[in-house]
Amino acid sequence: MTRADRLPAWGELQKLRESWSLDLRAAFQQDSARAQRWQFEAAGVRVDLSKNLWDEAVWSGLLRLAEQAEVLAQRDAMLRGEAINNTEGRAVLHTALRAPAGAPTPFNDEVQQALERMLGFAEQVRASGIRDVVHIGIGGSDLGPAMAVQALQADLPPHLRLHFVSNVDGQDLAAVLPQLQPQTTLFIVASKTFTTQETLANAEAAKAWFLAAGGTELARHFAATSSNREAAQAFGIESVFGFWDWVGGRYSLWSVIGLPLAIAIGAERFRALLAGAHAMDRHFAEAPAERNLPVLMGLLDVWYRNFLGFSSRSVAPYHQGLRRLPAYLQQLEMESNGKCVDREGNPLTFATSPVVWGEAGTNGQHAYFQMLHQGTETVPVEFILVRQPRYGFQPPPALAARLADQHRKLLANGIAQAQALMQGKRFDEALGEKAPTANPQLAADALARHRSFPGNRPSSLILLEQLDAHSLGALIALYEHRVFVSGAVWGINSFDQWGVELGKALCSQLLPRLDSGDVHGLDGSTAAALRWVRA
Ligand SMILES: O=P(O)(O)OC[C@H]1O[C@H](O)[C@H](O)[C@@H](O)[C@@H]1O
Repeated sequence: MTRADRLPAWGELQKLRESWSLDLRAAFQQDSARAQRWQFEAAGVRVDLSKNLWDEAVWSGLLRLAEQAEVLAQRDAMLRGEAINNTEGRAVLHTALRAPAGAPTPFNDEVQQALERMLGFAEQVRASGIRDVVHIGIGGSDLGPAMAVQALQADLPPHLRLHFVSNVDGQDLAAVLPQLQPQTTLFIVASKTFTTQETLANAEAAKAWFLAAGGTELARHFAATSSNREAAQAFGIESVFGFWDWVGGRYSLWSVIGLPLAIAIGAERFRALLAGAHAMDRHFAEAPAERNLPVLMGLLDVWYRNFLGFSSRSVAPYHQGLRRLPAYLQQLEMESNGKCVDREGNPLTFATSPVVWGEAGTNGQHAYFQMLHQGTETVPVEFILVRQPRYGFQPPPALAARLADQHRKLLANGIAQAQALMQGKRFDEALGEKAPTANPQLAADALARHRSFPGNRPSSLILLEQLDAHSLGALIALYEHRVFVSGAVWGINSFDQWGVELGKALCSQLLPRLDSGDVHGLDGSTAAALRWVRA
């Protein structure tokens, strides 16, 4: 396939870039329909893309780029189950996990059987004497369920506590163990490969604690979710929930890796999560490119990364339950698209994955938003707003009024930040303002320069009616497909992650040196760090 930067549309976009001078404030003044023009809806997720630095010419150039890069044909190949993960020779079928029973999607029977078994077990656990569920996993075997359990906290039954342990740092597990009783705890060891150092270390430690604390019937208190059944059984776990190599780790929330979430929210809501994702899958599969939300967002990402040169994107979910979403999206996007060669292994001459980062609003406003407003770089921001809060209990009237007021403040903050980023503040406006806390010795024009905002900074608004299992499923699927789209334009394999291997290999070579003290052949810095550890 022709490399993206050799496609005619790439050249057209470059030309547009050269004479690029869109001012969002003016664009809204000149075109009263701008907001409406760039509003989209899919599977209950509304997205306002109008405060982004693009116009009709860029938009149609990007659509031509998608066509020439055969993005939709690549999408269809994924959905059909072709081995698009070419470096591992695997299909990429997380969409098949959310298809309903009887759908004409690959592996539908196997998927439904595994789902039934997993949901049946989840319901059993919910009805048993288990009070604490400790999920041990890392990366794709942690971030999805950990993020989703927080997001859907309002749906958790009061008698259950969910804990997520991922770090090889024993302090992670040690913080959880003292809260547990062995006979009322279920440990779930989640690892696609069942070879991951951190997970196996934590699982061994959990087993040792369980036995030392007088736990009996280990088989009833340990379960595993893995595509390596033999290794999980060799570890001593009888209840193993298997899945397939065509489910990528960072796309595995929908598989049995979602078990802790299913225990937390129950079978019916877990099915709603799948249904929400499936609704977004259908939109992605069926909507024409010019109204296809993941296509448009993925193309906008390409415009920002390759033509406007923005190297990062910030995600600001104005919902406390979504505070782990930025971490989840970091793996989704940066592990998928952080590549420097194309599918055939040819070096790329253009940029790929941006840095994705963020924090729940309003907290981020009081930390890094300064840089977003007045820093020297433009960082597109994605605001996620949820119209109706859910607290998981019925607040008494006096509290309900307070909480409703706080929710209005939350939403107003999110909308105002997007407005401020775009609007900015001119020098003359700042000059005309009083600033009671400013240093009176400072010249007025110098102060006004400190207090001016360039504005014209882009953002998107993602609006959900409420955050429930269905809308969360749709939201996550939207992100998955959007990452697919930019990866497809760039011609990279978004489904491998060779970049995590080297550090793992070097770690296993260094470990024995911590005992032996042998620094032979190491660079000076590595040797010094090793000596420091041993001192
Ligand atoms: O599920 P596991 O096999 O334990 O893998 C856990 C994680 O570790 C790896 O290093 C990869 O970077 C991730 O993609 C993966 O999700």
